[in-house]
Amino acid sequence: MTKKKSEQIILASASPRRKEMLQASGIPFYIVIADIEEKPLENEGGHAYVQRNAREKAIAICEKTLSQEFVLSADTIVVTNDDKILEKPQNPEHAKKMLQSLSGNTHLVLSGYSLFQNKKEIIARVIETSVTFRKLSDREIDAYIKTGEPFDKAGSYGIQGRAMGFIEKIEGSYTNVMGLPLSQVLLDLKNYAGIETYTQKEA
Ligand SMILES: Cc1cn([C@H]2C[C@H](O)[C@@H](COP(=O)(O)OP(=O)(O)OP(=O)(O)O)O2)c(=O)[nH]c1=O
Repeated sequence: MTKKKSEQIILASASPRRKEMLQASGIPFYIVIADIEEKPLENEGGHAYVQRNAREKAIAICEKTLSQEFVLSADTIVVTNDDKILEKPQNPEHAKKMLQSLSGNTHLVLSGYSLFQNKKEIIARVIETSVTFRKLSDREIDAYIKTGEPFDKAGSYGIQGRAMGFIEKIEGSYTNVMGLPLSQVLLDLKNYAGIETYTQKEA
């Protein structure tokens, strides 16, 4: 595989978590936000759905910028143990229903990402993390919703915030739950875009 050199990438995401994670890795990037409609098609499974969303976010930016730069986009959803796709809650009642369905159960968090250059997809992946919640009381759920944390997050919780105490077990990538499976993304950026983190550069 030939490495194509690039100075920086475009992160096609409004997610503060994705921004923080790339910043912490020392990846040079700037943000252009993609605004697409996120809605599952009839009978579309979770894997296909996150991958399509991620792809559509990247395409929206490639079209706007006509850029030679690499565009990285991602999408994160929760899939319950009875196969329901959970995205961001629309209101507190919706958040409560989601958290009640996650309480005492194991769900999957799927993050899909896509790397584009010259309007072409170079690599796309969906990474899965299994998360088990302990049983939550309704009072605890109500108190958590009052913090406001659920509202910009798939499944109505943030593993990195006050919901960390809800988690009994996690199998797979922690950063994947936060919106970007960082170790795999960094490998792909090195291999496909020639862009390295601080530690990769110094090794
Ligand atoms: C489950 C979970 C999700 N999330 C977040 C990650 C994502 O930002 C968000 C899911 O929404 P997304 O639609 O994937 O992303 P976004 O709307 O924040 O940003 P953009 O579409 O512009 O890329 O949920 C957490 O921060 N912590 C968690 O534990």
